[in-house]
Order: sequence, then C-alpha cells, then structure tokens
Amino acid sequence: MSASTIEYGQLPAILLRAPDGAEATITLYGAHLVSWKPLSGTPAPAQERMFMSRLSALDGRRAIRGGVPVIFPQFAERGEGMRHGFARTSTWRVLDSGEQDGAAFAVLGLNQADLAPQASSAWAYPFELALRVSVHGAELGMTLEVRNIGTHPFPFAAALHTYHLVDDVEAVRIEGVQAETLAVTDKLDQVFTDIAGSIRCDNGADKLLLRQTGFTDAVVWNPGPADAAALADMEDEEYRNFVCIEPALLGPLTLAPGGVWRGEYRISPAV
Ligand SMILES: O=P(O)(O)OC[C@H]1O[C@@H](O)[C@H](O)[C@@H](O)[C@@H]1O
Repeated sequence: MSASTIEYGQLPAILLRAPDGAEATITLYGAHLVSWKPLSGTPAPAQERMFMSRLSALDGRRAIRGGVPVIFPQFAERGEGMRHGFARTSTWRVLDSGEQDGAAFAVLGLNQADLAPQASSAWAYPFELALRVSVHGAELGMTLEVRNIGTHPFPFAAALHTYHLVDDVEAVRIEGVQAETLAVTDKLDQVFTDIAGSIRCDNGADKLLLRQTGFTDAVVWNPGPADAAALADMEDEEYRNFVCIEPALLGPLTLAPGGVWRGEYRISPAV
C-alpha cells in the first residue's frame, strides 16, 4: 500500500511508502509533513531528515514545531491575521493518494468551510488550497496550489517552513540565497528575495539540493540559544539540530477571482 492511515502523536496522519521504500508522514492537522525518510543509495535503513522538537504539541491544539509547516495566508507577523496564518493549525482533508511513476503521493485540501469560526471570520475570502506531497528514492516533492474561488481578489503569502535535521547547525553552509556562502553562527532570521536558481545546503554530513518555483523568496531561520530557550515547545539545546530554509512567496501576491497560484518545491541530494 503506498498510502495508509496512522496516528502520529494524537493526530491522524498519512504514511506514504514508495515501492522503493522511501517514506513520508503527513498529519491532517496542518497538512504538516512530520517525517521524511529518503533512500540514501546504500543498503542502510532510510534515515529521518526532518527535525521534530521533542516538546512539540501533537494534539491539534497548537502548531507543530518541526517538519514542514504550511504557511498561508500570512507570513509571520506581516499582516493583521494569525501569526504564520491559519493553514498550519487547520485540519485538512485527504483529496487523493496513490502511486505514480514509482512515487507514493497524497493530496490534501483545505477550504473556507474547513476553518474554525475564528479563522474564517478573520479571513473572509473563499479559497481552496491543495498540497501534493510525493516521495520516491532520495527525493521529496511538495506542490502548494492556491485558488481564488470567490468574487473578490485576495492578497496572500505562502511558505513551506522546512526544518532540516542537522547534526550541528554551526557546520551548515548554504549557497544560492546570496552571493556569498551563508553560515549560521548564532540566531539568524533573514529573508532573501528573488531566488534565481537552486539552493544548496551542506550540513557537514551531506549536501541537499533545494529547488523551488513559484516561491520567489527564501527565509533562513534558526533561533539561536537565547530565543530557543524562550520557546516553550523546544528544548534549550535543540536549536543546534535544525536549520529552517523556507521556500516562500512573501509578496503579498494578489490573486484575482478564478486565479490559481502554484508553488513547487523539491529536495534531493546535491551531487
Ligand atoms: O514560532 P513560529 O510562529 O513557528 O515562528 C518561527 C519563525 O518562523 C520564521 O519563518 C520567521 O522568520 C521567524 O521570525 C519566526 O520566529
């Protein structure tokens, strides 16, 4: 079976398993990818590649800390709505799942009717989101689609807030977000606009290639020791074990009635 229903913490989730053994887990809460185990090309068992905080809520009461939160329709506090939007704290529906070209995939959807009253009254635009996740071999694919199904234009921002698992954040080197190589030596929270090509993340042990289209920007975030200590859902030392490199559309972009925006994102080994 390429897609089966499991529990992740207290949350219903879909486990994707490609015919070659690559796996990913997505909770319905947030359409949140909480685990990705790609194949490494060696006979060794597939290793986890996503960071997940040991203190993360996994009960649907608070956003999950780790994996890939879906950010929509607002990035961080750039707007008057919920911080990072309502998509990560809403419960999505499974629209489709199966196997295609050797990959296991699932498509999750969210629309106005799925929102809690507080979120839908604060953002009164009819919309449809679809997130397609696929795994195959060493590659993860994620496509976020935003549709305006109402009669008024709406502005939005979006991001796939990826928490890459690393042994030591100080060993991380990122290329492709600015002219020079970027190192994460302390707290870092930086926006890079107009990302032209692919991004490379060297975490000391191996290198990842991050490709994005539609998402024009990238955000790199690590809280560093002081901010991590202030986060209730992260252990003090856990900031060492991840770097967030987030394909983002910070815009905001205005989507006309009937309009569709699509952001694609792929993670694979860099050669
Ligand atoms: O704690 P949250 O809401 O998940 O946000 C985490 C971080 O997310 C990043 O994307 C932002 O750039 C940071 O400013 C923010 O602190």
